[in-house]
Amino acid sequence: MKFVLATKNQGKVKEMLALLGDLDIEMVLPSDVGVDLDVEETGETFAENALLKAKALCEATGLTSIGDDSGLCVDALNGAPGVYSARYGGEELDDAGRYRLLLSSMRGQTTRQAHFQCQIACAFPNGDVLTAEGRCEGAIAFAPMGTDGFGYDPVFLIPELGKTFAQISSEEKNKRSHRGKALVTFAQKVKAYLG
Ligand SMILES: O=c1nc[nH]c2c1ncn2[C@H]1C[C@H](O)[C@@H](COP(=O)(O)OP(=O)(O)OP(=O)(O)O)O1
Ligand SMILES: [Mg+2]
Repeated sequence: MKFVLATKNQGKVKEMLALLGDLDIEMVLPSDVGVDLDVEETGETFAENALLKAKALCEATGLTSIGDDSGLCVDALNGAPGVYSARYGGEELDDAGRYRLLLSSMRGQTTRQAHFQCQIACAFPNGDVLTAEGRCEGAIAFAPMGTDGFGYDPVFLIPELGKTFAQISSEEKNKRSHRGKALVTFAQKVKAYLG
């Protein structure tokens, strides 16, 4: 069975391929099937946006589609940037611009607690939907550290390791991360669904 990954984020693609690699499914990208779609993320929750992405790509490709909506929720910022993580600071910022803005908005703040949240939604052409979620606790570093990963990884600290997500291997990140947890649960649901 062929699944399309309903994302334009290459960092997510890499992690999804690694974490779903044991499933007996073929995974392709929208570009592999000649589709280039910008899905408007109009939902107010990760769950709504994950489903919007999965349904849009399912409709456009006719294939079962897996969407991921995720973000970083910072306690001292009342959960921001949350669902707006990719749009934090406006369209013109890149990943580094966004995490630098986050660091400056946390300047002088001693409460550094934060978590990543990931919601997965999978839409089947027959209308069926599978969902899964994952969460990873951590803290906002005082300065960026490391060069691996993507997005906010250089400023997301795992306190017990004393390292950010950008300082650990992708295998280690996948074991601990919000996406890793969500995709492990999701993989079990897909196996059960496909029988
Ligand atoms: O493991 C992660 N490590 C670092 N940063 C992360 C992670 N997971 C999500 N993030 C950040 C990236 C982006 O700023 C936002 C997700 O936004 P989100 O709309 O779900 O993804 P996106 O726009 O990058 O790609 P797409 O919508 O095509 O799947 O949270
Ligand atoms: Mg997005």
